[in-house]
Amino acid sequence: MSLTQPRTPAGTRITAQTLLEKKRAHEPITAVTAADYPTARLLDEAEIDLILVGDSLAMATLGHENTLSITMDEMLHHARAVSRGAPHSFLVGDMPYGSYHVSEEEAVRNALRFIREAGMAAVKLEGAHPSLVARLAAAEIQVVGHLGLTPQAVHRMGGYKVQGRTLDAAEALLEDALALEHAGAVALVLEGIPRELAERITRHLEIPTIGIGAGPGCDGQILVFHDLFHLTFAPSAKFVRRFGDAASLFRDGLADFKHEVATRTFPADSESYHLPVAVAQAMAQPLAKV
Ligand SMILES: Nc1nc(=O)c2c([nH]1)NC[C@@H]1CN(c3ccc(C(=O)N[C@@H](CCC(=O)O)C(=O)O)cc3)CN21
Ligand SMILES: CC(C)C(=O)C(=O)O
Ligand SMILES: [Mg+2]
Repeated sequence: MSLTQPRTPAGTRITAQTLLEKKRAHEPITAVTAADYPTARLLDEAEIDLILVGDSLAMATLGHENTLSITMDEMLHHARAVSRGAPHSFLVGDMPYGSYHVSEEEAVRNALRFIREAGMAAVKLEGAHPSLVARLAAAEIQVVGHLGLTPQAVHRMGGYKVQGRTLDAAEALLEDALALEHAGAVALVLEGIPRELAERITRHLEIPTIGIGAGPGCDGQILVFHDLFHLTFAPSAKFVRRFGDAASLFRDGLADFKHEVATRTFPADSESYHLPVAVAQAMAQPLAKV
């Protein structure tokens, strides 16, 4: 028996309330992205609190240049797979670019698809849109905000640049964070901002902050699964720490597979099927003439 109690009793689900209680108890919240069923299984079994089906999957799993081209239908395809594998974690669907920009009505419709068709508990959207967050909250949809380096604004930012470095920008970010909390957001992702600013926002908010490139003062931390395990091919941002090297694991395994097929050491007899003895004997006889 482990000395520590399991995070939640079997069969129970992490909720926004659990995350809020963790903030209040100063227990760090863990969050990781997932795009498919096996990853969701691993994260849920590892007792990761929050799983985000992030639109970064456009880049990490689909090879797109940025996150702008992924559609609602593609996001739902991944979200459904993730929800099948994660019975305990708090599940968040990332609203893709264009899915919440045309009208609030269309945003509500798209957010509802994540909840109804894909089993998500909440949706996340980038930027300071407090009236939209309030509208979603009124439709009984839980919303996670996302401020700072918001990747869907890559063209406006002129690249993936740290945000909130001037006094004006830092004060505006704090105001936006408070407005999102006031509008009913249940948590807030802070990405690519100075740690001092993230600490200040975290202290001012009642809802939990989950940081990525926002320093250690946030209530939780999130990373992209593929970054954690070196399954990305582009140079990574400063905030990425590798917790394993799956690329090396796969490269070595593939080289071994190639070698064992080439030398006919795979498959072995024990990895092959056999005829029943009687059939094998009958087959050993010369073929009967017709
Ligand atoms: N695999 C993956 N991980 C991510 O974290 C991620 C994605 N994909 N796709 C969407 C965005 C893109 N992200 C990025 C990408 C690059 C930097 C980056 O290189 N930042 C500079 C900051 C330079 C500065 O302004 O000082 C760095 O050097 O870290 C940051 C965030 C975060 N998101
Ligand atoms: C890294 C997180 C916050 C994200 O939005 C994503 O993975 O798409
Ligand atoms: Mg995202």
